[in-house]
Amino acid sequence: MKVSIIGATGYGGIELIRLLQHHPHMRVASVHSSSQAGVSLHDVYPHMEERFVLRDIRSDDTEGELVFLATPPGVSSEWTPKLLAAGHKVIDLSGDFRLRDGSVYAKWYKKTPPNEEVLKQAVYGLTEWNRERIANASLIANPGCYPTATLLGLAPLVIQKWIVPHSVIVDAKSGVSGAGRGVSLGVHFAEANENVKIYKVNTHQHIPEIEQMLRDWNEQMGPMTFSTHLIPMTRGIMATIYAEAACIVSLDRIIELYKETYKHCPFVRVREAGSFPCTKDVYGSNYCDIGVSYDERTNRITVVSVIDNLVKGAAGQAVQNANVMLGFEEQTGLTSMPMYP
Ligand SMILES: NC(=O)C1=CN([C@@H]2O[C@H](COP(=O)(O)OP(=O)(O)OC[C@H]3O[C@@H](n4cnc5c(N)ncnc54)[C@H](OP(=O)(O)O)[C@@H]3O)[C@@H](O)[C@H]2O)C=CC1
Ligand SMILES: CC(=O)N[C@@H](CCC(=O)OP(=O)(O)O)C(=O)O
Repeated sequence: MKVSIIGATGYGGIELIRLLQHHPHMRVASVHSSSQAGVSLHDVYPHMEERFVLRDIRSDDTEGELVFLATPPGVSSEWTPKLLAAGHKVIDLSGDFRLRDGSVYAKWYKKTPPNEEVLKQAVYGLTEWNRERIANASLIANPGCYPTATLLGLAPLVIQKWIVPHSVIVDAKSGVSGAGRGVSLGVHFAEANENVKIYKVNTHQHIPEIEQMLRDWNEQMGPMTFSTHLIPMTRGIMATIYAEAACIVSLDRIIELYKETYKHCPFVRVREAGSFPCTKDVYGSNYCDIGVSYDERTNRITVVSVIDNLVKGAAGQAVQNANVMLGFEEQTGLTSMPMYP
């Protein structure tokens, strides 16, 4: 199966190429750029093969039956209708099609929302929770990196109604590749190195995306507090989640619930009591590792969820969704172990 990548010069784009290199059923047939058509990707990234020559973005020149859009917000709302009309399937890595209500998108992304009819076709691609709809979709909205870690960490407790709906606090940290390749003051070496910064306090665009899914699982779920921090590392997200227990629980029961919930999810690994994952445990891989604790003194549950933002948080989950959408084994091309150390 031929696939195309639009936004191939970005971090999400080259991660897709890396992951698809050994995929037995998908081949990258064309790569597209809005600014460097005619240039070899090898000239942009010397570590890449020479065979990838960037083309313009045109719906009639994307060779792949499936097109991945790894572009900034606002771009895929323009291209997706044209690609769908030309008969392509689309997986969008940006936030354009994740929020069902266009006015919510306009508020949090400060951009014009996509066409309503096209938006209705989009299926939210948190693979573990939407396999059936993904299998029948033509347009997948690949989740954001923070929402992937947060939602996989919260799902069992929210669905079972084991936590007080308004008590959720998420404290999340990301490496700088989460901000993409574009240079900006915030990710400048001298600003990010040996520093930890909180950013987008109570205004992060992933807040409505997370709350939308939490309410789908349990309509009583209310707003949550969500804080994001930039950490001086390249890849990785850790979401530390706190919530008040709504019923009498024990740590053993909570871990049993997580293991049971994710027993058919090859990329979600649940730790035993007392063990917590760190970002290096998933580096370069499609895993989401989860550790849980329960504090009887405060009646609070703590969940720690880690992913590689460029893999499970972006390109890896996109390939996982493509596998489900195209009828391949979900793990195909994604089974490599994390890189350690
Ligand atoms: N980085 C991450 O960890 C994650 C990113 N995402 C989302 O995935 C998308 C891609 O992210 P990422 O790869 O990190 O970003 P990058 O900034 O690294 O790359 C984005 C690419 O988009 C292309 N682009 C820029 N403007 C336009 C335009 N107007 N029209 C068409 N293409 C354009 C650029 O390539 P060119 O100039 O060659 O066209 C650029 O290389 C974003 O929406 C991001 O929010 C989602 C989850 C995690
Ligand atoms: C470290 C860092 O800056 N991360 C980015 C993640 C962006 C992202 O994934 O944005 P979309 O919603 O468009 O997908 C952020 O926090 O905004």
